[in-house]
Amino acid sequence: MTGSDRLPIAGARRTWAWLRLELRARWLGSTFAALVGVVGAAASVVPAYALGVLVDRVKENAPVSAIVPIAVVIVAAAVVGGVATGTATYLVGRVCGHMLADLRERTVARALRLPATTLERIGKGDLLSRVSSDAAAIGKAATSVIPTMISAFLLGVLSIAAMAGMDWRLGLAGAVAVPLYVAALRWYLPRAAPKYAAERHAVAGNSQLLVENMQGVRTVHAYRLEQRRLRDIGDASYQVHDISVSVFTLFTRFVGRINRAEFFGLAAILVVGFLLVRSGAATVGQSAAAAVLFHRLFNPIGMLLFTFDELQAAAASLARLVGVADLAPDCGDDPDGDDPDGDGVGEPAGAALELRDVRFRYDGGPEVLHGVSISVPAGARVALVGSTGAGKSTLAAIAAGILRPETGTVSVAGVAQAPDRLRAHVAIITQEVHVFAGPLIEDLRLARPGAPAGEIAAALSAVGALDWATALPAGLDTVVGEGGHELTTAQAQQLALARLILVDPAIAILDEATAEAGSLGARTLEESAAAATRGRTTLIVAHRLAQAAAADRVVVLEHGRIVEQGGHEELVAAGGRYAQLWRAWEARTPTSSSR
Ligand SMILES: Nc1ncnc2c1ncn2[C@@H]1O[C@H](COP(=O)(O)OP(=O)(O)OP(=O)(O)O)[C@@H](O)[C@H]1O
Repeated sequence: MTGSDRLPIAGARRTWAWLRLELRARWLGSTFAALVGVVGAAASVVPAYALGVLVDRVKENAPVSAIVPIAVVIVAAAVVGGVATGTATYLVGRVCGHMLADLRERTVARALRLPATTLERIGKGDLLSRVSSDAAAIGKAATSVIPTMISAFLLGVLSIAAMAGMDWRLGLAGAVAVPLYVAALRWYLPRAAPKYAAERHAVAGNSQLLVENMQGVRTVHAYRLEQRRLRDIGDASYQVHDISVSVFTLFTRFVGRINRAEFFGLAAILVVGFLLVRSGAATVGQSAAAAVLFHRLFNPIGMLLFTFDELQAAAASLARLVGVADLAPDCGDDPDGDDPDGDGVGEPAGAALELRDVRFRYDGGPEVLHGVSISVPAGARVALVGSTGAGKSTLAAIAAGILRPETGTVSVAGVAQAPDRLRAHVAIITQEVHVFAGPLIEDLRLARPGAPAGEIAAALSAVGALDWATALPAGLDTVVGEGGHELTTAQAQQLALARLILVDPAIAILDEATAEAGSLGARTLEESAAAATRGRTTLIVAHRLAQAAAADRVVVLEHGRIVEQGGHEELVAAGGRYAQLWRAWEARTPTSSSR
C-alpha cells in the first residue's frame, strides 16, 4: 500500500476466500443453522399444500372428521415453520455476528499496528468509517438481511418443488417468473454496485473531512477558515446526498421490474391451473394451492431481491474491512514485516541500544536522516540536541520502532530488531501525551493490566504525582480524559511517566516530555523523568539543555547528520555547535547554571 492515500480494499476473490475460511472454521454452527432453515422452509410450504387438499375435500362435501385433521396439520405446520424459521434466523445471525466480531477485532488490531506515517497519510477518517459505518452495514446484513435471504431462498426452492409435485405444468408455470426475476436482478446489480461503492467512498470522504476539521478546529478558528471549511463539508454532504438519491431512483425502477415478474408468474399459474382443471388433469384444490404457494413467495422473494442492495453494500463494506485485516503487520514499509537485514529474530540479552547508518524519508519526500549512527550503552543516558527540524523526533521514533528506517538497523544488545519487535523492549513518551477517558487508575493499568493498586501508587509516587492524584475529587478513581476531570499538560506527562514505570521497559525514549510545561513545571517534570528512567537505557530528545547537561553523553544532530558528540563539559570546552547552543540557552535561562 505504499504510495496510496487510502487503506486497501480486498478484491472479490479474497473476500470470498475469507468468507469460505470463516464458514469452514464454524462448520458445525453453520450446518446446524442451514438444517433448521430447511425444516422451517419445508414446514412453511405445508399449509399452502394442505389448503389445496382442504379445498378439494370441501368441494367433495367431505365430513368434518376429514377436514379437522387438515386444519390441525395447517396449524401445527405454521407453528413449527414459525419456530424453526425464527431459530434459523437467530442461528445464522449468531454465526455471522461472531464472524464480524472477529473481523472487526482483527481490523482494529491491524490498524493499531499501522506505522504512524501510514496512518497520517491515509487519515483516521477512512479507518474510523471502516470500523464504524462499514462494520454497522455488515452487522445489519449479518443479523437481518442474510438470515432473511437464506430463508427466502429455501422457501422459493421448496415452493417450486411442491408445485411441480402437484403437477409438473404448475411447477413450470411458477418457474416462468424465475427468468424475469433474474433479468431484473441482472439489470439492477451492475448498475447498483458502482453506485454503492461510490456512496461508501463519498461517506468515508465526508467523515474524513469532518474528523479533520474537528481535530484542527483551533487552526480553523485561528485562520478564520470556518466559512470555507463549512462550504467544503457542505459540498461533500451534497455529493453524498446526490449519490444516495440516484441509488434510490435506480431502486424504484428495479421494484417495477419485480412487480412485472410477479404479475407474469401468477398469471401463468392461474391460466395453466384453469386449463388443467378444465381438462381434468388437476383439481381445483391443487391449482388453488399452487397459486397460494406462489403468492406466498411475493414477500420473501421481494425481500430477497430488495435486500440484495443491502447485501451488496455489506459486501462492499466487507471488502473494506478484509482489506485492512489482511494488511501485513508492518505494512506500508515492508510487506514481510521483517527487519531490513532479516536478522531481527533473536532475543537480545541486554539493554544497549544502537542505531546504525539510519536513513529515512517521509513518504517519498526528501531524506531527513542521512546515515545516522548512535550508540546508547546499557543503562546510559544519551541526550539528542539540535535545532528545529534537525530530525531528532524522527530518530527517536525510529529508535522506538514507530517508524521503519529506509536503510540501516536498530539493535538491542547487538541484535537487530524489526520495528514491531523493537516495541517489546523500548517505550517512548512523546509530547502528544494522550489521557484515555475513564478512571485515572484504569488509564495507568493500560500500561500493565491488572496491576495492583499498591504498584500504581508507587509509580505515581516515583514521578511525584501521587499527591495531586489522591487529592482529586474521587482520588485515583476520578474519571479523567475527554468529558472527565481535565488534567494539565504536566500532569498528563507525569501519568505517561508513571505508565512507563509500570511498563518497565529496558529502554526508554523521551521526546520533549518536558518541553511544554513552562520553566517551573519543566523542572518538576525533569525530576519525574529522571525518576522514571532511572536504571534504564535512555535516549532523550532534549530541548531544555539542562537535560543534556545531566546526560552521560550528548549527540548533536543538524540537518539529519550528527555533527558532534561527547560529554557536556567536553563539548562546551570544544567551542563547537553544542557550545553555541549551550551559551544561547544559558543566556535565555538565567537559572540554567544551577542545573
Ligand atoms: N510526518 C511528517 N511528514 C513529512 N515530513 C515530516 C514529518 N515529520 C517531520 N517531518 C520533516 O522531517 C524533518 C525532521 O523533523 P523532526 O520532527 O524529526 O525534527 P526535530 O529535530 O524533532 O524538530 P523539532 O525540534 O522542531 O521537533 C523536518 O524537515 C520535518 O519537516
